[in-house]
Amino acid sequence: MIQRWWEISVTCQAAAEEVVYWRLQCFGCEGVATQQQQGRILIQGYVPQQQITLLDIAALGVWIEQDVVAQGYLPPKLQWQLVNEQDWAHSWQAYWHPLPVGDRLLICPAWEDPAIDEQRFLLKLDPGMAFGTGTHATTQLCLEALEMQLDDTFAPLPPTVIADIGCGSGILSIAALLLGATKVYAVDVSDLAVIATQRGAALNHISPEQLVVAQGSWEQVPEPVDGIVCNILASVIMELVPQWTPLLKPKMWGIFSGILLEQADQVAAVLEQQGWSLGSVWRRQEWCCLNARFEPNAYR
Ligand SMILES: C[S@@+](CC[C@H](N)C(=O)[O-])C[C@H]1O[C@@H](n2cnc3c(N)ncnc32)[C@H](O)[C@@H]1O
Repeated sequence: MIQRWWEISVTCQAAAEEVVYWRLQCFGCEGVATQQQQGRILIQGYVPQQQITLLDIAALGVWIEQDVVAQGYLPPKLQWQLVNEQDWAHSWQAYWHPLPVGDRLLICPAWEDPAIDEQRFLLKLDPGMAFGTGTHATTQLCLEALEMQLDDTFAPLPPTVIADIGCGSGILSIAALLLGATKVYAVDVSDLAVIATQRGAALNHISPEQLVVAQGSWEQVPEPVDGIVCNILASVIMELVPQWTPLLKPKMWGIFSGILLEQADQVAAVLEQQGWSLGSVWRRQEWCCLNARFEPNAYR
């Protein structure tokens, strides 16, 4: 049977991306993705047809407008239509091509065969509806930060176990393993992300022992880790960080992304309260990524 989805499209100012994105995710949208459009952005999310009614979409429109206007941005434009899964899950693929990120990675659609580049690890992906093709600034910042954390130029890497919270397509988990991590726990609340990450592991010849994928959040990570990467939204990061005690080891590193520039101070304050020392803040477009180390006794 063909599955049909509501495609909900919101056009708004770039600065309103986080509020709209958050509202779409709370509403239950899958595959939320953003495109630049002549000075504004188009954010699209998808919900199975049977899960919601037109009245729900109308209510969503009111919430989004209230959220956006309350932050001082121009009112957004909301549109919706029913689409077949096949049509939208693959329509964007024509515009996605191999993309070098940082110094050591080449992100590549599963269906393309790029020329071999000996300097870069080839990371093949077929994300379907899950977030994470490597084209978004927040993902790129994490990939570059992973490259820094897993750099073995001057000394061999010690065994490194990582947690990828909000793995989406699995892009960060797979990159971490290609760059030398020993094991990654990848978790995401979305079942589509879990499927996409498992598909990504197979495409890159990564075993289920190296990349352990589970649906849910940080609670699914069964042991303390040496590094954590979390590209979700600032509001979610600030909620999750204080809960992570079972995952922490002194001196472990953390990469926090999905944060708008103006939210960096707020997230940094929460991290510091929880024993993290902020190392560097990397910026791209309106986004930033915080690199931190867990040093619970540094200020006490
Ligand atoms: C912006 S995407 C990041 C995907 C990928 N890691 C990347 O960097 O491209 C955020 C992901 O976090 C997931 N997510 C949202 N809230 C979460 C939570 N509390 N715990 C785990 N995953 C969550 C979403 O389903 C989504 O797949």
